[in-house]
Amino acid sequence: MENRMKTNESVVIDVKDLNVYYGAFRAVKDVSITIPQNKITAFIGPSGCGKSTMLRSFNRMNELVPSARVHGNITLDGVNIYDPDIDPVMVRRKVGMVFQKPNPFPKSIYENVAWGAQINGYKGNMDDLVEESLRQAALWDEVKDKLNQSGLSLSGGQQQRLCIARTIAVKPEIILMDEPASALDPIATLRIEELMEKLSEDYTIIVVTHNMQQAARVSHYTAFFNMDEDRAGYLVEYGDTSAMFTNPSKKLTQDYITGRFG
Ligand SMILES: Nc1ncnc2c1ncn2[C@@H]1O[C@H](COP(=O)(O)OP(=O)(O)OP(=O)(O)O)[C@@H](O)[C@H]1O
Repeated sequence: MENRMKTNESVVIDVKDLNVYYGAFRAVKDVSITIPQNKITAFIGPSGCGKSTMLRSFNRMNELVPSARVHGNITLDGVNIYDPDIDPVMVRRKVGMVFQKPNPFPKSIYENVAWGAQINGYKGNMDDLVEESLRQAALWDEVKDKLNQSGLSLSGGQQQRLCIARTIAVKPEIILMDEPASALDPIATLRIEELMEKLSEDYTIIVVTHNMQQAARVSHYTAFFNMDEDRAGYLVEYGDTSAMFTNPSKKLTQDYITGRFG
């Protein structure tokens, strides 16, 4: 597989020969990819081709699935995250995740943001951290007068930005987003996309999306995955988003992005 990351960019995640199994079923097949720092990389491809599985292997979330096995090598800043000496909790602190359906805790807005930092024994000023995280998540102005209200009282789009604030509050390096806007209306979706662009100044973002326009709008790089009859997902093409959307190097990519299958 040709690797088309630009040479002047630093690699933050380096994946080599990744295979992920659920029991005997192989969901991800021989994927090698490098993820650039402080960029947005979109994972696209038909349903079931292993995009979420890939994402979850970047913060060892697959380990929470009893049948899942991960083979291959994934380094984060040069460190093998599957090394037996590495604590998965530490990996998840560095690699945060935002899910498809906003999932705030049934607690106050303030507590939602403070939660992770509290668990990690954060010693700084919690009020400042909460404000800074909510500002970074473009939610502060909407909630600053009701921090004690339940996170569940917010709209879907606000809840998703609250989940992003919660993720940011533990100062990760990478934010994984699994279809973060698919449960939201077009306006809330645009706000999340604008926010992602802003966040990419400080964080590396990997986003799974089914929305081609969204991938084209927000991401700097796009990885297109597909699967054959064995249903094991493999990487077809990876490179600069605008190049891929205007001039894909494979016909399969062209067919997918123009909606001919998937
Ligand atoms: N916990 C699990 N146990 C067994 N099989 C699973 C599990 N999670 C996912 N799979 C299977 O692994 C394959 C890849 O699933 P995954 O959710 O990673 O794909 P995806 O590309 O993200 O799909 P979608 O776009 O529909 O979300 C599918 O065949 C799915 O059925």
